[in-house]
This record gives sequence, C-alpha cells and structure tokens, in this order.
Amino acid sequence: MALQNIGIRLLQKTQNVLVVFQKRSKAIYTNASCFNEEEIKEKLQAFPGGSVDLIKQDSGIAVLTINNPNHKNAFTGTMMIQLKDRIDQLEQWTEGKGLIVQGTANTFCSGSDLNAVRALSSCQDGMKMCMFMQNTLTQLLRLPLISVALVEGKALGGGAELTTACDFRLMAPGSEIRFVHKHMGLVPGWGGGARLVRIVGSQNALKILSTACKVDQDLALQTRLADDILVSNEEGRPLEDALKWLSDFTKGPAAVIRSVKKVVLSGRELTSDEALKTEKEVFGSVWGGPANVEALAQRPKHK
Ligand SMILES: CCCC(=O)SCCNC(=O)CCNC(=O)[C@H](O)C(C)(C)COP(=O)(O)OP(=O)(O)OC[C@H]1O[C@@H](n2cnc3c(N)ncnc32)[C@H](O)[C@@H]1OP(=O)(O)O
Repeated sequence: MALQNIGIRLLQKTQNVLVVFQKRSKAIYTNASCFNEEEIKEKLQAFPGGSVDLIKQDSGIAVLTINNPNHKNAFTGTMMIQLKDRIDQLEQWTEGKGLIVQGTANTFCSGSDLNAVRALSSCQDGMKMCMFMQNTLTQLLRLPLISVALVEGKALGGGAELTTACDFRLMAPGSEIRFVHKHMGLVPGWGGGARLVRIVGSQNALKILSTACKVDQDLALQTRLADDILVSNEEGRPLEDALKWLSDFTKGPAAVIRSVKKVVLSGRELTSDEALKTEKEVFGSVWGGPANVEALAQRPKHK
C-alpha cells in the first residue's frame, strides 16, 4: 500500500512537471494572436529546395544539419517547415540529452532564401514568416536538450539568429557570425535580436546590430557570443570536436541532464518566483529517482 502511494505521488509529481513545461513550451503565436500556422505553411511550400536533416545518435546527442549547399544553406520555405517538423521530433525524443546544429559543406547558413524574401515582400507575409520562425526557434531553445550551434564558414542574417537559439556557440577557425539585417534594411525578426541581448548584453548587441559587423572568433569570444573556438577546419574535425566538447555536458542519465536544462531555462526565462516553483517541480522529478538512488548507494565523495 505504502509503495502504491509513493508510486502515485511520483506520478503526480511527474505530471506536475509536465504541466509546467507544456504550459511554457506553448508557441509564442497561436490562433489567439491571429496567427494561422497552416496559412503561412501553405505559402512557404511555394519555395522548395534543400532539406533539414536529423540524425539521433545512441549516445543521446542528435545532429541537425541545414542542407542547401548550392545556396550557402539559405532557408527555403520548405526548409523552414522541415525545421519545425524536426524540432517536433526532438521534443518527443525522451532519451535525448544534447543537440548539435550545423550547416553542410563547411558553411553554417546564409539566412532566409532571398527568392522567398523577395516574393513574400508584403508586410503581412513578412510578419507571418517571422512569427512562424520565432515559434520554431523558441521551441528549439526550449528543448530539454543542451544545444550547440557549430558555426563553420558564415552564419548570416537568419543564420546568425539561428545560432542564438542554441545554448552554446562553437566557432571553427575562420568562421563568422554576422547580423547583416541592417544592410538589408531590416532588423532581426526570428527572435535573434532579443536573444542576442540576453547573450551579449544590450551594449554589445547594439554595436553588433547597428554596425552589422563581422563577428569573428576574437570579437565573438570578447562579447561572449562564442563559448569556444575549435582548433581545426580539417574535413570532419569540427563536428567531431563539437561532439566531444558537448559530451562533457551530457555525461550521465538523460533524466538528470534534461532536468538541468529545464532548471537553467526556467531561471533564464521566467520570473524569479515562477523559476523557483519550476525548480521545485523539476527537483521533485529527480529526487528519489533511479540516478539519485544509485548515487546514494555508492556513497560518493566529491573530491
Ligand atoms: C529575418 C531573416 C533575414 C535574412 O536572413 S535576409 C538574408 C540575409 N542573407 C544574405 O543576404 C546573404 C546574401 N549572400 C551573400 O552575401 C553571399 O552569397 C555569401 C553567403 C557571403 C556567399 O558568397 P560567395 O561565397 O561569393 O558565394 P555566392 O554569392 O556565389 O553564393 C553561392 C550561391 O548561393 C546563393 N545564395 C547565397 N545566399 C543566399 C540566400 N540567402 N538566398 C538565396 N541564395 C543565396 C547565391 O545567390 C549563389 O547562387 P548562384 O550560384 O548565383 O545561383
């Protein structure tokens, strides 16, 4: 009977945590904000090409690849839809711990496909595309996975914004992140402006956005836009090195790593009171869990 009660309590705790995160991972724009996802998807379908590929490894780390090499990995309309689908898949991946986002062919991403930009030139269409991408990139940032943008070559415009939707940014030698929006008569619209401010502070963000300067590895380290610089550009090495770099953060059971991300995310995004309550719920989900029981049985010393 006692065991049954513990089981029921654990189930309730897990449900509470789920409720908190389901509430939080809700899209920024919904039908209530007059956003019709199907309508913009239909428009985006008219701009095909390229793909967004996902490989989930047994290690619990997935690799998401932006793949449109003939156009420097620019996001076509169908790639925007695929990105959302892949992130939906990652949301369901309960064994996942980490994610690397990269571009194919030694370049990260040159932003929005300029052909689509030209065709969706009305203010309404632009804003609908922006809402769709903000929803998707917010969903990416809120995945319970520790995510890394692996920047090889150039990350321009929307590509630069995409890097800010990951927890960490690693830059390969010679790579650059550049918010070129100003030169296009634009500002960031995929949420990259708001996220940039959180990462580098408002002074640095203002400088980076108002000059549209190249953020090379030195400036990226100085402003903390990059978390580390990789040592080699040799074929295959950046991904190999990024996987190794990430593995330091993903050692251990998925339930614990995912909980760490949830606690940090709530601290980053919620009010202090909400973050504390969420932390309590997440704590409850791991307290007395298998990893906790095993650790206690081993009586570890943290020397
Ligand atoms: C809210 C989102 C805002 C945005 O993202 S707006 C888009 C911002 N991005 C840009 O303006 C990128 C413009 N492209 C460039 O600056 C240069 O192409 C880039 C990336 C520096 C590469 O230069 P290069 O190495 O000299 O190569 P290239 O210019 O010959 O490009 C190779 C082929 O790729 C194409 N491409 C590059 N970026 C693209 C894009 N964003 N949309 C559509 N096509 C794009 C380019 O047109 C060229 O195609 P093609 O070989 O001439 O058929």
